[in-house]
Amino acid sequence: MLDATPTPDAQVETLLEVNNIEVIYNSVILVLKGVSLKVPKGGITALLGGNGAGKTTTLKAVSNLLHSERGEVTKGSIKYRNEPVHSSDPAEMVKRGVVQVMEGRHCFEHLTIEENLLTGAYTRSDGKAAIARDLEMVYDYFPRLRERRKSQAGYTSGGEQQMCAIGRALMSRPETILLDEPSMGLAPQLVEQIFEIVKSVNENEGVTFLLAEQNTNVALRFAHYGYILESGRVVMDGPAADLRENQDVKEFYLGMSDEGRKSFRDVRSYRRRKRWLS
Ligand SMILES: Nc1ncnc2c1ncn2[C@@H]1O[C@H](COP(=O)(O)OP(=O)(O)OP(=O)(O)O)[C@@H](O)[C@H]1O
Repeated sequence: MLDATPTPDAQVETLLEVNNIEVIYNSVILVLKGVSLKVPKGGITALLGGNGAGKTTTLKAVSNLLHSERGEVTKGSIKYRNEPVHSSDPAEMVKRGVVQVMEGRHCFEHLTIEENLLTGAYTRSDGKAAIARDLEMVYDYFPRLRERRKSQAGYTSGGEQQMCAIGRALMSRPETILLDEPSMGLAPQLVEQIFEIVKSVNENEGVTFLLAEQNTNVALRFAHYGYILESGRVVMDGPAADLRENQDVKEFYLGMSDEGRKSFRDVRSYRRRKRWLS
């Protein structure tokens, strides 16, 4: 897939740098315990891990969406294009070109698909013609949305709503998209289709992606670089091709081992035992 790649170590500009952040909810619940990562310009970086590992929290820390959930970055720093951003607000991040596609799609149910897409262009000031061109660009990536453009979003399928959410983000002409769990609740074929589109948008439009995903298998096939989170800590990172071949990743996250498939629950207790014993 995408193995000739921008990685944090290569000679490419780092757009986003998260440095040793700690996040606490409700003043007491420590969720991120020193997460660091780098997102190179033009790459697809995956943030992997199971339920509750801290993937969404990391994305929300970057886009400054934690405050509304009584969450706070209490240590560390976040820089975008080398400027500190952890105390700016969500609108400021959008102005900088960073847009988050939330988990669970979040389309405006009562608006049509096209109206939803146009809300993504709300902050733009480059004129109707440019917006109309981008609408066509989104429809070219997502022909299904062109067919459903007049349909009320609430009555479209989960896959169409996911496409609409990504399309809406594209309408803001972002430099970076933070994409939370694009595979959630979708059939495998559709997941594959959505990741193919993410790959084309990355290659053709140069949009940088940081995507949070539980589906390690598909994410590591499309991403260039991956970070694996467990209980609020990065436990492993590397080029996606290396992670795919890593024995621990195969065993713990891809469900492949010499003894056959392992469930994620087995894997977690196994890993805990392994840590206790080491
Ligand atoms: N608003 C909140 N208040 C308190 N705790 C929270 C809040 N949001 C998340 N958490 C807790 O923080 C931890 C990390 O959650 P987060 O949603 O970041 O994980 P995740 O890796 O994205 O998991 P999932 O894939 O299930 O969404 C979980 O234990 C969760 O219960």
